[in-house]
Amino acid sequence: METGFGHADDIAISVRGLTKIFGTRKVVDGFDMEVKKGAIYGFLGPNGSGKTTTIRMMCGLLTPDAGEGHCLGLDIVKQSREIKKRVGYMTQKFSLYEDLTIAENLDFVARMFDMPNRKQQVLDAVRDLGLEGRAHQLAGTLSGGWKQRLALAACMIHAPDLLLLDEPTAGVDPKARRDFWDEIRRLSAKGVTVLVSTHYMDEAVQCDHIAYIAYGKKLIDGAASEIPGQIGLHTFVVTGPDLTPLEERLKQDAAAGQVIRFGAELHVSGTDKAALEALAKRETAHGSHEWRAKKAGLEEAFIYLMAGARDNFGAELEVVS
Ligand SMILES: Nc1ncnc2c1ncn2[C@@H]1O[C@H](COP(=O)(O)OP(=O)(O)OP(=O)(O)O)[C@@H](O)[C@H]1O
Repeated sequence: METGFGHADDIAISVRGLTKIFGTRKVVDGFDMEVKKGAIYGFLGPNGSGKTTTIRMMCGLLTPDAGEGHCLGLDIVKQSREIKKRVGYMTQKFSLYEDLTIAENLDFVARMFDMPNRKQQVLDAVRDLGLEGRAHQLAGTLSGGWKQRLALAACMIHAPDLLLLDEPTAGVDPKARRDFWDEIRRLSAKGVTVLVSTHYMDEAVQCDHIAYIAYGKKLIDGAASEIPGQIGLHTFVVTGPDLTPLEERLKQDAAAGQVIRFGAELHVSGTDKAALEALAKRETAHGSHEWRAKKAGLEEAFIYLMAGARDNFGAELEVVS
């Protein structure tokens, strides 16, 4: 039911015009967004484009210089303390204490949140992790994947409604990554809203919504399945013998736009549909490869966006006097 700006029952976050100025640089400029409860929202963009600053403002962790909004039904400026209690924050670095045990780490976080029934919550968390027998093992001796599971358990111990993840699976093996995302999807299904800041494709493809930010401005925002369409990206899949020389040649051809190798296929993508179709026709007539049009996917869109993205730590940001 729509009950006004920022208060609809199924909306976790609703912000308008968020702006942040550091020194003389406007690093976030007029950011609007609505995030549904239980959504997994990926934030993509070059280094320094303002993703972290934006996410922090959306959750009351940083006060905007302009703009307004609600997070979990609370005002992001006036009720930031209340919001903070309902947010879990997992950064890409393992932020627990390596020389404390698994149980001591969880207990430490539970104390920080001043949780009633702390001992039981820690026992439950250890059990949910499947680490009953290892509660007294030092966290520093865990493998990368287990450290990450522990970090997630720690930031969920106070049962937050909103989870912030900053490149959460950087440096962990593929199996641990899959397990991690299975767990995130379980949380999302229970109504936990998840905001993810990432540079990695395999993290981006786990998100059901994507926002692309450059130079402090939101350029693209929508359901993951709509992103290639929003960019206007068209793709041909090329198969056949000896793909490598063809790949090299196409990479020099402006009409080919973006050429990516996916195993035994080349995916040739661009925004100029006519140029791409003409190229496919030419190549099919003269070459020994099959060219087949395909709906561009998030993988192609991600690479397209990130390839066009230079670091934003430069002077292009609007300077305010
Ligand atoms: N506390 C601060 N004081 C001054 N400048 C800051 C501060 N925090 C961030 N910035 C600057 O604001 C800009 C946006 O930074 P932000 O961390 O939001 O970008 P990001 O997109 O999250 O980058 P990355 O992908 O590298 O994490 C950068 O130019 C950064 O140097």
